[in-house]
Amino acid sequence: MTLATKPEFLKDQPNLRKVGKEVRQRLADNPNVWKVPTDKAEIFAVADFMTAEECARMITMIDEVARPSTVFDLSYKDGFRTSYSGDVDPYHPFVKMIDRRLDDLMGIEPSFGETIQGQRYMPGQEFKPHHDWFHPNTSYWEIETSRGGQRAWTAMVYLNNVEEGGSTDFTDLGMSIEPKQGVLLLWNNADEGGLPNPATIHAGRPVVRGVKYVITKWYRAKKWR
Ligand SMILES: O=C(O)CCC(=O)C(=O)O
Ligand SMILES: [Fe+2]
Repeated sequence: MTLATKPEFLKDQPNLRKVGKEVRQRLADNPNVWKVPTDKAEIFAVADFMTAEECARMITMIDEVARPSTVFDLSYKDGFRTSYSGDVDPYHPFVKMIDRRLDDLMGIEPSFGETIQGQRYMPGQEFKPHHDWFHPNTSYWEIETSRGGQRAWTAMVYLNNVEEGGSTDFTDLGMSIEPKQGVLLLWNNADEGGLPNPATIHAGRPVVRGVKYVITKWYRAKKWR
């Protein structure tokens, strides 16, 4: 049995299929959305999603909340995700504006969206190859899938240009995306049939020179809050 057909994945399959279809149609109608040419995963980009001023403002907010990042099953010292991260205040009017802009572009029910997370990578820091979807038989599976279900879409905005390094690499697809200020990157973590898509495996490569800031918002298969 391949990873993507685990029985635990069947529960959210209809929800993932539905959210996938809704967002796919919404994005197809938007001339500002560019589809990355691959048929193994649904990945999209939008230039100038945030202005330089908005990016700078968000960076300041990230610096205020950033702590060593964790991944659900791992702690910072495992070296899997060595960036610093934190949730920016979801009630701040500026954050709410960006949140709404994302929800509107995606056409997803706002209650499906997690809180926006900010992330900062200093030289040498990285996020090793991973899937954003939840894996069964982990310490977090029960709790996370009982509130909101599986992760459906990922939305990530690059807040600055990085001098060297820090690309987002889709390692199975042989694709490397350089950070560019204001660019929104979106991908469906599931396939069209509603199963987690192994081909979405990706990494935040180590920053070599400069600093890298991003915000990430994950959307679930159903209501998260
Ligand atoms: O920083 C990146 O380029 C990737 C970040 C990422 O994969 C995540 O936050 O889930
Ligand atoms: Fe990720």
